[in-house]
Amino acid sequence: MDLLTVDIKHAGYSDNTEVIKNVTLSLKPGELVGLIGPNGAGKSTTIKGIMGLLPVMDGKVEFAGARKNFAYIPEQPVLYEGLTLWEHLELAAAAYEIERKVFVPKAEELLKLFRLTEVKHHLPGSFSKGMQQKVMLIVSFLLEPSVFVVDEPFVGLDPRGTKDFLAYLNQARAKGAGVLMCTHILDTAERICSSFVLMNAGGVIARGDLAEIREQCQLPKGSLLECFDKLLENS
Ligand SMILES: Nc1ncnc2c1ncn2[C@@H]1O[C@H](COP(=O)(O)OP(=O)(O)OP(=O)(O)O)[C@@H](O)[C@H]1O
Repeated sequence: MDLLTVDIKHAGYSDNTEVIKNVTLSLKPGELVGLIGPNGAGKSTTIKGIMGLLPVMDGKVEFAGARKNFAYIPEQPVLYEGLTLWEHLELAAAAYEIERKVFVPKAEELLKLFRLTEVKHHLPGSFSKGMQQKVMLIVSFLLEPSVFVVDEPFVGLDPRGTKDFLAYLNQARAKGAGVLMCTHILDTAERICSSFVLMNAGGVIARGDLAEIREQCQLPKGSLLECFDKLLENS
């Protein structure tokens, strides 16, 4: 069973410009699919299409189960100015009807994991970018979605934050969640993703696990970066 199936025929921001075309992908429980490609390839546009945020969209996006089973973690944190970190978590719990006796211990555990317990009553507006990103991660983990859509998580996080984030994400995958992740950090992507969708100029130019990608570009021992370079040269 697929948690998410995407079949975008074409989509964009206005009627006369087509930004992405023929983008298909699917996500199964436990999978971590890396959406990769150079600047301007159409990765964020694809993510916006999946979330129903594009003005022009011809295609289909299907989530298994309820809509609330899906968490989007944007690259730029989106926070409410007047709310403390703890109030952000309370708001998420209320919006998603998480019982208090489930919410409180889970929120405390996540704050501890991401080392934000001491600042839980502070306003996230005063936090560093990485700390703000951690607030977004905590909110999404709190919701226990079956699909995570994550946009470039590695740029703001410090190495320990990255490690903790990936460990927690793997726990969620072990419980059956699927992850679609957009990133430019290809050595990390190579290590953690179960498969890849490589985009260029608005379309998909290669897909599969590393072995399949290597076969497609005929670099049997190539790194993801080397394969990516060769596929881009030939596309
Ligand atoms: N809001 C917008 N309105 C019009 N065109 C846009 C908008 N956002 C992006 N585009 C265009 O869509 C194309 C794809 O951009 P997109 O942001 O999807 O690329 P990306 O692969 O996510 O790139 P990056 O790695 O730089 O984030 C680009 O040509 C860009 O100029």
